[in-house]
Amino acid sequence: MSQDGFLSVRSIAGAYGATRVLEDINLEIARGEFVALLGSSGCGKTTLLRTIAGFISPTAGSISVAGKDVTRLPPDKRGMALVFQSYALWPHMTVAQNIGYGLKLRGMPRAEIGARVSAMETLLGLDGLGARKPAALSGGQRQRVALGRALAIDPEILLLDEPLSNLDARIRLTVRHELRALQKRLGITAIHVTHDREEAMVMADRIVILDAGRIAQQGAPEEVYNRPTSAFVAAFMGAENVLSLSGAPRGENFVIAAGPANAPGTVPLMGRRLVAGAVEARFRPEAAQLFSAATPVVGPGITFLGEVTAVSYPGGHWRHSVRLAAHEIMADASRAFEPGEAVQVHVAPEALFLFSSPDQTPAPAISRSATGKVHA
Ligand SMILES: Nc1ncnc2c1ncn2[C@@H]1O[C@H](COP(=O)(O)OP(=O)(O)OP(=O)(O)O)[C@@H](O)[C@H]1O
Repeated sequence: MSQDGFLSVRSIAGAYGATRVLEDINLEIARGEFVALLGSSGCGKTTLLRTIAGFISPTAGSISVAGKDVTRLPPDKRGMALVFQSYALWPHMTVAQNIGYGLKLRGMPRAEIGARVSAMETLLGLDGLGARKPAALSGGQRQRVALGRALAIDPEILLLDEPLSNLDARIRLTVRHELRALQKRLGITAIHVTHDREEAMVMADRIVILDAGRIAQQGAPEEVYNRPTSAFVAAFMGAENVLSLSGAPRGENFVIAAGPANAPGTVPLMGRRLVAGAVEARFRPEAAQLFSAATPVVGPGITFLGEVTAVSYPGGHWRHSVRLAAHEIMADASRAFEPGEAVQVHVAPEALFLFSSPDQTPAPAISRSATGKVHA
């Protein structure tokens, strides 16, 4: 990440009265980059977006665009456009009037507005719908009108506040790709707020995960998915199986001690800062391999012994609940194991995320909000 991005957010803090909502947010976003702000409900995503847009004043820090400090500028002077979840279209105006609304406010001549609106309609696949009112459009079409209105003013930065969350699941998938393709084609810089992990993964160049008003981790989708730096991020990114293990670093490896459900094992440290003692181990259900108890398991990683307690078929694979000593975990397999069957659960080193227990690493000062539950 470059030191000075096109959009720089430096040490931003935010609060509603005495309630601190954002703490020391630093982001450097390159021109043309698509960044997803991902986090659970109430973690501060919308507050951060609206602070960048200029609708909320930060209590500390600065925001600049192309080297110019915009922290004290009103929203319409920042070269940004915000698209809301609710579309916020004018119901009494036609599609064309809605798209041209910002241009009219800026005093653009009528003929120019007409040309720009029809270019937007073509760009967004709204040709022939210019005379309709929003009530006579589908959700996907309304969302495109809202996008057209935002893009019509030719913003340098597009801010998207869950713009797809009112669309039904199938249209959502299509609009995701349309929006991403459009953003690439226009080379526009975009920040997209979402609590949908998959949406962030497929759309963004970079994912910024917020936890209780702080950046928990940021990086390319594959980086935050495969190398979470905290138990919070691992859980948020779907590694919901959790076990307590203990071990100690030895050279380049972390040696896991035998436990109630596991034989000793060794996994490479791969740059992780683990200390001797208890570790929280996390892995995804799809990252586990299931074997019957009698099958010899070879290969690096760690193997747990357990018993299947339930099996279901969510589609594509069988999902098993498996009891490992005091823990219950989920593991997928291409065939069904029977409830009551003794099984081995093998997790490869790269799929096993280990974190030293919180009491062995200092926790950040801000506490998790009551609404900061993980719902990836
Ligand atoms: N106007 C306000 N006054 C007081 N507190 C607020 C206000 N708006 C938001 N908050 C609080 O600030 C915190 C962050 O809210 P924010 O809307 O930024 O979260 P979010 O991550 O966008 O959540 P969601 O995904 O549910 O939209 C929450 O605890 C929320 O209750």
